[in-house]
Amino acid sequence: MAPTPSSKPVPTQLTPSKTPQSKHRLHLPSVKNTHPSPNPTSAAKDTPPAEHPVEVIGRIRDYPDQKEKPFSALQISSNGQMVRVRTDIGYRDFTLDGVSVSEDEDLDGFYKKFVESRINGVKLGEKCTVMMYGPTGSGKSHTMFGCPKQPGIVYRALRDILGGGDEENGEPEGGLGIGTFVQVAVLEIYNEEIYDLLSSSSSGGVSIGWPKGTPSKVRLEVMGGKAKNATFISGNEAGKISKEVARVEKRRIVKSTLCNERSSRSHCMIILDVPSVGGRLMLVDMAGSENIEQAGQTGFEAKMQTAKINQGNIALKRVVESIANGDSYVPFRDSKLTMLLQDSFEDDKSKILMILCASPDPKEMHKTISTLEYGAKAKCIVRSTHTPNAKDKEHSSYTVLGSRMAAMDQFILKLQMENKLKEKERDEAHKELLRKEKEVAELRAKLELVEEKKLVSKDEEITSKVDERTQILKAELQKKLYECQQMENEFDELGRRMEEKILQQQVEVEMLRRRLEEIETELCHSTEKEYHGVANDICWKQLYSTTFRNLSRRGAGNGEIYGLGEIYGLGHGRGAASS
Ligand SMILES: Nc1ncnc2c1ncn2[C@@H]1O[C@H](COP(=O)(O)OP(=O)(O)OP(=O)(O)O)[C@@H](O)[C@H]1O
Repeated sequence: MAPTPSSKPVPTQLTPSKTPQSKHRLHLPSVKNTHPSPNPTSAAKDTPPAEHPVEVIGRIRDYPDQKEKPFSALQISSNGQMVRVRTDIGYRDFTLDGVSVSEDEDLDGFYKKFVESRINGVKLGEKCTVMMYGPTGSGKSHTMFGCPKQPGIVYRALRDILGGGDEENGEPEGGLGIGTFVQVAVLEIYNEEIYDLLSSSSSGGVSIGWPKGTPSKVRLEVMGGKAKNATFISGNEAGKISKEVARVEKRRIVKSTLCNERSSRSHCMIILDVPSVGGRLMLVDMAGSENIEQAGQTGFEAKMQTAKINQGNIALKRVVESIANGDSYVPFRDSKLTMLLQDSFEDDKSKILMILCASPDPKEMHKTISTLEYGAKAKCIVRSTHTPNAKDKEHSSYTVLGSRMAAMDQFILKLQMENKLKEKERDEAHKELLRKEKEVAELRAKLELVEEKKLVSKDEEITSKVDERTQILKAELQKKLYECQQMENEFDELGRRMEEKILQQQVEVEMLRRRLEEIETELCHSTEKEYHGVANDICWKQLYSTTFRNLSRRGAGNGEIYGLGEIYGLGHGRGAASS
C-alpha cells in the first residue's frame, strides 16, 4: 500500500539525502505529521482515530527548457515529504505524503512508488480516485497519459488491472495479455457540461473544437452522482482498451495558452469498474488551475470559458475546504466535476490520491504555492467515526435537511423539465406513428392496385395465347383442308381419266369384236372354197385365240392402257398401240 499520513510516521531527525545529485533535495527539519483538524471541536479527547482518505503527492516536472535551467524555486526534504518554496521574502514549507521529482524519478518509478499499491487495491475491490491537480503546463496530462516513451498512469493501471503484458518490452504477460474483465467510461467536462468521449453518435451531440465530419460528442446528465447513460467499453484485453482510451482522449478540447502549447481546456475522467469484485478506479486529469490573466486569455468569450473551466477547480477547492473544515454542508452540487466526485469523498470505502503537479520554475512560484496550499488542505480531510452530541445532531440534521430539500427541489425541477421533454418527444413520436400509418395505408392501396393489374394482365395474356394457338390451329386446318381438296381433285381427275380410258378401251374392244366378226364372216365365206380354206383357217384361229388370251390377262381392268398392236401380240408400248 502507498504510505498514508496515518500509517507512515515522519522521522523527526534530519536524514542525509539519498540522492545527492538532486538539486531539489534539502536537509530540512521534518515536521511531525499529526494532521491537526482545522475544526477544533472535532479534536475532542475521546475522538476515535481519524482516517485520512486523501493522500497528497507532489510531482515536480522537468524544466521546460533543459538548456537554460533557472535556479529551482523548490527544495525537497530528505525524507521526500516536505517541499520548501523559496519566495522573495523567505520560504514556505509544505508537508505532503510524498514528493517525486521527475528529473530523479521517471514515470515508471513514480507509478511503482505511489500509484501501484492503489491499483492493486482496486483489483481486490477497493475504490480509488487518482486526480491530477495543478496549474497549466505543470505536467498533469503528462503524468496521467504519459508520452510515447513512457506510458502514463492510465495505461499502466489498465495493464496492471487487466494483467496485460509488459508493453514497454513488447512482451505479453502470460503470453496473451488478457485478464480481469473491466468496464471503462471516458468523460470530458467542458464549460460545465459532461460529454461522453466514447460515444460515437453522429447526431444529437455537439462538436466543439473538433474537425468537421468527426462524430460529435454526446452530452450527459448527472444522476445520483453518476453520468447517466455513459458509454462503457468492456473487455479483458489491456491492449485493446488502452488503444481505445488513447484514441478518444485525443477528442479532448485543447488550446494553446501562454503557459502550455497544448493545454487541456477540460477535465477528463476515466472511470474503470471491476464488476467481479466491485472495485472502481477513477482517474481525473483536471484542466489547469491558472487564473484568466496568467493563461493569457483575452476577449470576453475566452475569459468566460476559462472562468467556466475554473468553476470545476474552484468548486473542488470549496468541497475540499468544507470537508476539511468539517462543515455540515459540502457544496458538491456547485459543479459537474464535484457532483461526479461526491462518491469519492463521501464513500467510506473510497480513497483519493491527489497528485499535485508543479513546475520548479521560479516564475511559476505563486501558482506552485497555491497548488501546495490546496494539497495541504486536502491532506487535512479526516473521516472520523465520532458520534456527534445532541446539539450538533440537531444543527447538522437541520442543515442537512435544508440542503437535501434544496437538492430535492432542484431534482424535482429537473424531473419536471425532463418530463416535459419526454412528453414533447412522445407527442412527436405519436405524430410520426400516425404519419407512418398513413404511409403504410397508402402503400397497401398501391399494392392492391398493382395486384389487380397483375390479375387483369394475366387474363389478357391467357386470352392472347389462346387466340394465337387458335390461329395456328386454324391455319393448320386450312392447310389440311386445302390438301384434302387437292387430293379430292386429283382423285376426281384420276377417276375421270380412268373412265375415259375404260371407255376408250371398250370402244376399241368393240371395234376388235366387230373386226373379229367380220373376219369370222370372211372366214366362213372362204370355207366354201376348196384349196385355200384349210391353211388360212388355222392361221386366223390362232390369231383369234392369242388376242383374247392377251386381253383377259392384261385387260383394261388393271388400269393399264394398251394399243391394238400389243393386244394382237404384234409389238410393245403405247406408241405402237396408237399407231
Ligand atoms: N515530467 C515531464 N517531463 C518531460 N516533459 C514534461 C513533463 N511534464 C510535462 N511535460 C511536458 O510539458 C508540456 C505540458 O505538460 P502537460 O500538458 O502535461 O501539462 P498540463 O498540466 O496537463 O497542462 P494543462 O492543464 O494546460 O493541460 C507537455 O509538452 C509535456 O510533454
